[in-house]
Amino acid sequence: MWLLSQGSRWLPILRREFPRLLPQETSQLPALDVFVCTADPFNEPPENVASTALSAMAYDYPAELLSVYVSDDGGSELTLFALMEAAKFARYWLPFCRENGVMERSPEAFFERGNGQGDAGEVKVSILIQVLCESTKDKDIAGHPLPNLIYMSREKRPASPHHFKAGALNALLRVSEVMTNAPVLLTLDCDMHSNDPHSPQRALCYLLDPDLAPSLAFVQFPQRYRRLNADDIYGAEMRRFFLIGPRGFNGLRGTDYCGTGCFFSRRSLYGPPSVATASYYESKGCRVLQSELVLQKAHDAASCRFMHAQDWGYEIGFRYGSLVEDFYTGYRLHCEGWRSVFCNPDRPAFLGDAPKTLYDSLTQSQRWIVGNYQVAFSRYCPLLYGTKNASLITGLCYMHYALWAVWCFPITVYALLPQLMLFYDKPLFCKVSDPWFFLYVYLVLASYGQDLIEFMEVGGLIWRWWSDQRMWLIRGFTSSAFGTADFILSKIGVSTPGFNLTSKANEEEVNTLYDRGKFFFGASSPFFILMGTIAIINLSSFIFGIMKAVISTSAVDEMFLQLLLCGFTVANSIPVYDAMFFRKDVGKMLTSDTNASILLTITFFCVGRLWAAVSWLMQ
Ligand SMILES: O=c1ccn([C@@H]2O[C@H](COP(=O)(O)OP(=O)(O)O[C@H]3O[C@H](CO)[C@@H](O)[C@H](O)[C@H]3O)[C@@H](O)[C@H]2O)c(=O)[nH]1
Ligand SMILES: [Mn+2]
Repeated sequence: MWLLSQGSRWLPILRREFPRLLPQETSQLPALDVFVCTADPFNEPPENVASTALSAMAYDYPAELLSVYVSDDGGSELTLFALMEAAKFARYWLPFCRENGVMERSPEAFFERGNGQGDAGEVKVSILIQVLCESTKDKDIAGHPLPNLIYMSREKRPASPHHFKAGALNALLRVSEVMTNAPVLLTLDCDMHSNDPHSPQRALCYLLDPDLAPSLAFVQFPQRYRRLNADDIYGAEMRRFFLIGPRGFNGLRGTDYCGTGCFFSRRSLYGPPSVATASYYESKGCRVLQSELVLQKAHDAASCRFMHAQDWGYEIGFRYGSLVEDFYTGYRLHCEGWRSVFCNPDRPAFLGDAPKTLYDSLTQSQRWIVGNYQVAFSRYCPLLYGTKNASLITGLCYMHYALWAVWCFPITVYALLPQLMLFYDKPLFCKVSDPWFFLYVYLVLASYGQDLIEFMEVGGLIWRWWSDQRMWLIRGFTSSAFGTADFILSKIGVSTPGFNLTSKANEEEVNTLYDRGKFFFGASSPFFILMGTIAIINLSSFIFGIMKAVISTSAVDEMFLQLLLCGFTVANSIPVYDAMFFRKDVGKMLTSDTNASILLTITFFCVGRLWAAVSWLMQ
């Protein structure tokens, strides 16, 4: 893993763009199709989906070149209704943003900041509305044309796999091809609203650059989150994945695709750069959205029949076969010879919601882990296929991500074995008086030090780093371990991994506890039982070790490293003890889980003693 991780340190690159140098005439700008995906009105509140769509409609980009498509995999009337309301609201919202120079163009984010009271004038918070806007017909209250807004709910049948988000994106690709066929696309998750109306221009600085354009597939902005609590207790910022990694990739074939906040050149999804036509960025597109023929064709394009026609998902479009369709698609594009660019302006271009409960955070990472393994163990394994087709170092970088979860093995062993051995009086590491001791000290300080420095270098805060490393450990023995097991089970045909949506619902109790920086357990889960067990084992061994150290100094010499490891885990587990024994709120650990952890701990501590007793009796 250490070797694989070196790839992203080879040639880190940061770029700056100068949007003012872009051509100013509308005729020289390409059309832009924005894809917003949603799948479930309960986990993804329709008003937030509508807000995201509005934030994209409000881009400072010529309305006649801009279309926003919303794919609703839930086929929900609520979502459709919210979008119909959004379409009406857009008539007021877009001119309001333009005239007042509003930068936060998601109504939800704007009003959340308490902006609504003063100068909003006749703008109403409650969304009004009707189906979809059309730029040639619909005008806002100031007389400017509105961008197109198109709602789509693709056909899904039980007998035909729908391939989750990748399937939705491919349906959007086909439908938009029939309707507007813009050469530039933007993919957005329903909770990732635009936070800067000029992002398209920034992306175009790369996409229109004559040197880069022929082989440039996408421009990725980092995933950033709003409403994180002060310490970011669930390590949601993921600076390693969204900032440090992409910076390293940027000097190679280009950054990996993160699923949202990414501008694509449409042609990159239809084959390698060698077969793509050059003059692609001409502003074109059929604007007869409502014509009978166009609607009929679009309808066909959203049907299951088309889903499997041609090579959709295998050779063209967003690729099927991994739960992290983003990672996989970006990787396959790089193997085809496409490049990409990481664009990280000071003002976040997009802001999204991060999981607010521990369970959500862990199940999300478990899905990613299964998806990563699906790439690692496919016929496109980055170590073989990637090193050959993209480049040696790019292949290593992708392999590093694809195998991320193998950390579960050392982390689980280090969380339990030295502690149990301390309890059983078995030294595992060298003595303090041994010169090799310094090697251990060096390794610990160097690896943790490097991690800290890298985290702070990209603007991280020290307490958030502490949360980040804690979550790395927690994920190690929970989601990584379960994800690994999940993947193995799916390989032997016992289970089929699915796409568990991350909840974006705003529940008051969850939010209050999150804002107070308290871990939310709340429900029963094997994740929590394991966490509890490890926390108690470490605490018991730590106390036991300290008592022994008080009695004899030679114990300190022998057991120092094991004691240190226990102390470190105990320091990391403070919120777990709090949730098990002290908290009274709804987010505390369930008593049944706490009891199960205590029982497991006792079992762990007894097994060795029993074993010793049995073997003594046998003799
Ligand atoms: O069958 C599905 C499942 C999901 N989605 C959409 O996919 C997006 C991402 O789903 P979410 O539950 O938010 O997953 P996250 O783990 O938060 O998403 C991250 O990881 C995904 C891959 O697992 C990427 O697709 C996302 O872009 C990336 O933000 C959402 O807009 C969903 O509505 C669909 O459209 N159809
Ligand atoms: Mn999400």
